[in-house]
Amino acid sequence: MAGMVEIENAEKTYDGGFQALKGVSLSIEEGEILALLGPNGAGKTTLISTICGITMPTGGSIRVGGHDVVRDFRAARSLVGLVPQELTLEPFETVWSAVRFSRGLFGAKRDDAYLDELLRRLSLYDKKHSQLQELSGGMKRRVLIAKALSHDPKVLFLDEPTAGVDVELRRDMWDIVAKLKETGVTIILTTHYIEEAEAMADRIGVISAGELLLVEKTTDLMARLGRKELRIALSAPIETVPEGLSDYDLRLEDEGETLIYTYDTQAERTGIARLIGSLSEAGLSIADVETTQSSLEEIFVGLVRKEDDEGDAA
Ligand SMILES: Nc1ncnc2c1ncn2[C@@H]1O[C@H](COP(=O)(O)OP(=O)(O)OP(=O)(O)O)[C@@H](O)[C@H]1O
Repeated sequence: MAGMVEIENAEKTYDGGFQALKGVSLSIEEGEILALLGPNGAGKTTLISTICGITMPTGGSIRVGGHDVVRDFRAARSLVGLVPQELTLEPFETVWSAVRFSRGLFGAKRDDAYLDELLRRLSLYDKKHSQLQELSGGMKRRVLIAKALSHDPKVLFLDEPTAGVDVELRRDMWDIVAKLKETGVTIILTTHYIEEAEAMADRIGVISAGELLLVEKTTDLMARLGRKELRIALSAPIETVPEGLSDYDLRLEDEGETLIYTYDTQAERTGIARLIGSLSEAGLSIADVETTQSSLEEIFVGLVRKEDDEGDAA
């Protein structure tokens, strides 16, 4: 089955000759939440702008709900809503007129019941007749979401929804996104925060220098992140892992001088205390221990750095 958003080999070279997207392919399922994670200038905004039809791709193809974003622009555009990075609101406008105006821009038929329900869902109903300048920062962000959803799109794009907001507001935004998912909306968000991607997304795509480096289920990535290694330097080298230690996930390195124990940081017990006991029962003595973690942060930084190095070498 084709995904709600199908991106095949999308490229974007800006007028000045800068290539911001270098052949990105990605399929996003209906009802899925995908987070695009990447450093500044990676191409996240460019990618979502091309899907929304704001920027023209210069190569490849992008379809939303089966409609090509270039050839079938109107149909594709009517299926998407975009919450931009910047707070762009008219201070004297009311919440109600802002959302009604946005719906009108899409040529959608007036439907006050839908808009009322939307405001309720976003906890803005009480503020329906307030001017936008009277709202708190968090409420203004919700108004942007309400505007983006005013024409009942199937796909919602959130470009850095929590950039520069405090922790409480960030969590509030995460709750809103979770609620929207329940209504079946497909959500694509960009973020710099790994924690945010983890909290909200079903899948995470890492983008760097215009390339999609990986797309993986959040749970799989987090499982990888949860793995930690305990490096045990032995007082004397051994040739093989002793029989009595076969229950543990152990491997030998450094010509038998280091035993490496891999464990899950998210498990209830790491097994380290028991392992130390078993090592001494097996007659091994420990010279030193050290732990290392392959965090998503490291995976991410490592991936991005590798790209940079390759870029420099090219
Ligand atoms: N209109 C434009 N003309 C030329 N280059 C552009 C244009 N818009 C973006 N770029 C360049 O394309 C690259 C990708 O930019 P983009 O805004 O997509 O990155 P991003 O991943 O969204 O970054 P950030 O996290 O900082 O928002 C950057 O190097 C940027 O300078």
